[in-house]
Amino acid sequence: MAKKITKICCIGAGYVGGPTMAVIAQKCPGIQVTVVDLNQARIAAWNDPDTENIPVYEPGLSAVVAEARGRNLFFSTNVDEAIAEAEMIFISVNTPTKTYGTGKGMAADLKYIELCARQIARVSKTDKIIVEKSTLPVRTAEAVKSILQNTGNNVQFQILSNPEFLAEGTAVEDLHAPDRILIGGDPTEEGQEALQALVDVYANWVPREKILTTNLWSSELSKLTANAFLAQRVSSINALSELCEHTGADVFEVARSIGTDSRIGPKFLNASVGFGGSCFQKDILNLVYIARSYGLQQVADYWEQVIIMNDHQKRRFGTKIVRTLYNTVSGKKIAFLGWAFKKDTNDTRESAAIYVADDLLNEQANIAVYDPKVTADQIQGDLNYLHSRSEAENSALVTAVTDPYECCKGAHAIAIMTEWDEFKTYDWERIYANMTKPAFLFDGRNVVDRKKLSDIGFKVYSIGK
Ligand SMILES: NC(=O)c1ccc[n+]([C@@H]2O[C@H](COP(=O)([O-])OP(=O)(O)OC[C@H]3O[C@@H](n4cnc5c(N)ncnc54)[C@H](O)[C@@H]3O)[C@@H](O)[C@H]2O)c1
Ligand SMILES: O=c1ccn([C@@H]2O[C@H](COP(=O)(O)OP(=O)(O)O[C@H]3O[C@H](CO)[C@@H](O)[C@H](O)[C@H]3O)[C@@H](O)[C@H]2O)c(=O)[nH]1
Repeated sequence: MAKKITKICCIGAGYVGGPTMAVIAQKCPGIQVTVVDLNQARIAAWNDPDTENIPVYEPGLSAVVAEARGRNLFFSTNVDEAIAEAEMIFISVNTPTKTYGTGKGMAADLKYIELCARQIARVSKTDKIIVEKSTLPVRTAEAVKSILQNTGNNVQFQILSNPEFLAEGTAVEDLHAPDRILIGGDPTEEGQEALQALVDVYANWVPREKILTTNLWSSELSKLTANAFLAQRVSSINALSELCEHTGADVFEVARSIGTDSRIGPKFLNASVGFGGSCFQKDILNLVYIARSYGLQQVADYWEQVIIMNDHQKRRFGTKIVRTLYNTVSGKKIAFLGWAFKKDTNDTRESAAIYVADDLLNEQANIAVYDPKVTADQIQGDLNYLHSRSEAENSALVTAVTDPYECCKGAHAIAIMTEWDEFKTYDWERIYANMTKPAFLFDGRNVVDRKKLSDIGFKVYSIGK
């Protein structure tokens, strides 16, 4: 019989830990869920009396938090206490690409995972089920197990892999009705009991047939594989978008034509300025690194091409802007509409906007940015992180503006970097009237009505047309 879980702790209150645990708490009122983090400001924001101020913007999330917080959902910085009390501990800390040492720029940095494992080992006095929620290289559970099992304090640990497949911007929807839940565990009796305990948690709202169980290594590798396949689709359509621009084919029509083939399917075929987000690039680089570490050169090269194509797509967008603006953007105002890596999120990690802006700043452009959910500090921080120029130069050249019409006023060109719905409803005649002429518009997301804007007078460039 699987143990009935009554207390869960989640280490990491980020884009995954916060929403995932909020939904578990919402759907399982009998389970006490405590989300802990070292970052005091983040925890304070999760505890903000006004749930509109929680640190992760996701449609529908503040309502879920409002329903469960204080009832059976808690946010705390007391990591030790939450670990000690819990029967099941999710590890949902960040696993960024390594920036130092062996595997720099490719491998996943597992130092936060190891710190969690060591802290759990030190604090635990009762048996626990440890759930890997973070995205991890295949066979990480082995290392976690080794740390936990060598503490000598006689506590039994079972390790499960339960990767998260939510996409930002639709996190709550994805968590309420997931395509599947994946749980990997040990084949031993104890391992299978632990696995069943987690199945029982999800079964509170997820149909049983959607809960897949596998061994640990399949589960870990499936997460990297899913992201690699998804990103590959984006790079594939983006590669074709460039060919479309040279041949008179329209990438939208090509995508629709191939997407109606049920073997291909219609999703994830939107050509864009390039994929961003904290996951795709990091996870593919990690996959490439793992393949290389096993000596599988062709496998590694195959997947690396997805990243190479994406870098090309971002770069050629910036180059197109410079070329079109008579080969110079020096001193010219370029208005960026959107900075987030996709709509309906305030997350900017690896957003294409950052890299296109960086290229244009190298050409001495002045950039004004409007994004409905991203703060000025975040934009400056993203650019400063690249270390391409001094922070003073970044702040002199880039201004965040809270009104889109103000952002576009006097601009030589507009670059649409995120597909926010509101961009479709703007008074484009008014924007056109206040721009420098000829007024160029570079639509990196194919969101605006190209014909309508051309009729107004804009010189419109759309990806893949
Ligand atoms: N963002 C997504 O959409 C998404 C989706 C699926 C999977 N993932 C994976 O989930 C993991 C977390 O991603 P995220 O976007 O939530 O990251 P994040 O950076 O938003 O959140 C991670 C949090 O963990 C905290 N943390 C780190 N070490 C800690 C420690 N030792 N003790 C307590 N707190 C600690 C950090 O302070 C941070 O707040 C990553 O492995 C990521 O690849 C992310
Ligand atoms: O047709 C498409 C689809 C997506 N994108 C871009 O691809 C990036 C990633 O988008 P998406 O996958 O929707 O968002 P993420 O939040 O990054 O979610 C991905 O990464 C998560 C973290 O691992 C996984 O959990 C999700 O399943 C996986 O979709 C964004 O920049 C999108 O604009 C396109 O350019 N064209």
